[in-house]
Amino acid sequence: MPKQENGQREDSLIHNDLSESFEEEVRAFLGDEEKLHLFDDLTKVNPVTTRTVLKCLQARYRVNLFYTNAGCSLVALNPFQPFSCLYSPELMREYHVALCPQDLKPHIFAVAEQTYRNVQKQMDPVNQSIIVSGESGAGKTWTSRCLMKFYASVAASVVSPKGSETVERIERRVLDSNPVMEAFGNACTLRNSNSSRFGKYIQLQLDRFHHLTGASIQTFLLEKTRVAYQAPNERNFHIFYQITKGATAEERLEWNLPEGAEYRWLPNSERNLDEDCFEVTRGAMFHLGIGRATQSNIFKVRHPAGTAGGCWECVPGWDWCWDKSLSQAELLLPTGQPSAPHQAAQRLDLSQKCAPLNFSLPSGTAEHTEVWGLFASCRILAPAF
Ligand SMILES: Nc1ncnc2c1ncn2[C@@H]1O[C@H](COP(=O)(O)OP(=O)(O)OP(=O)(O)O)[C@@H](O)[C@H]1O
Repeated sequence: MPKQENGQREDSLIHNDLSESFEEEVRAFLGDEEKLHLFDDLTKVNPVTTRTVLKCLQARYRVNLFYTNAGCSLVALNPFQPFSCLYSPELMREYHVALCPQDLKPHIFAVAEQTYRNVQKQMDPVNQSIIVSGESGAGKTWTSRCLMKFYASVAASVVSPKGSETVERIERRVLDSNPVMEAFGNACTLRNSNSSRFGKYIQLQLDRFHHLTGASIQTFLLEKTRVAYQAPNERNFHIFYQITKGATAEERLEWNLPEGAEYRWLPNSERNLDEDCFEVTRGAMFHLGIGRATQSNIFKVRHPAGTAGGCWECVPGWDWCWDKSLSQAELLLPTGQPSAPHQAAQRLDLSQKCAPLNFSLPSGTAEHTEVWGLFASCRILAPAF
């Protein structure tokens, strides 16, 4: 027994010695403050501790170095201010033509170019993925936009069999998907005035000459409840504010959208954001092939009086809300689906202002899920809180 005690004491003495010498190493590393920003790869930081890594990133941030490698990953810090020279077409080109882009300063373009080369150098068609992750406001949307701009530029066809106009249009469309998705899926939150309230998987397609031929975007987990409920000092989805602020007099008449009306479900609309620009969304939709007439139909369904207007009411005990003004009742009900849930939906006699809700679907049942899906897909009804 006494032997064991001695052994333990020795262990703890060794441990203390080690931690002291480790602390000493950390202090020595951090002591050389002038050099911390030179660590452009975090794998070179020694000793590796949360403190030493963060101190290096902080030192780099101070001298406007926002990208740092961490082995084959890239750490991007949000500068929270525009640095146009950091994303200029000239810089894109520099990374694109570099013999070894990884030898240049760490940058999102280096990652983008390396990934592009990985595709190019394979004989068989090969897929590459870039995962952009981080907390809200970290700069994921910004980074995805940079990547798309990079590929739209470097993977642009020089000569197209169909004529360069077509190719240009494809690139334009790829880039224009951003403002449209952001208008419908982003909102101002406490952490980020342009926060994506959904996840997305963007697939860029290249032909065998490695030229951009198209893109597909899958979205998932849209925060639909935001239509009906916004935390204090947050806002609803941008599109609603864009419509209420940007509709023309003619459209206001057509969409039943009085000038200066206030909507309970569009809080903080006095705050004007860059993202409130309706014209940008419309222009982008136009480039994506959504004509004026279709656009008008979309906005008609989505404007606040038709969807999330001030007159909506949550009904305690029920799974949905309904619009007490009911002026847009015809838009609420999808037609031509003879399924049982649809008939149930029809029985919500919205046009007579009685909204009987005289059927009850226990939550968790397939029927409940289907009715709810039907409503949710119309973006009309929202869960009661
Ligand atoms: N590299 C950058 N240069 C300049 N500004 C940036 C950069 N990255 C991010 N920002 C600024 O930070 C804001 C938030 O970034 P972004 O919307 O990309 O965050 P996010 O990670 O997508 O957040 P969320 O998860 O909430 O959608 C941007 O609107 C932009 O103003």
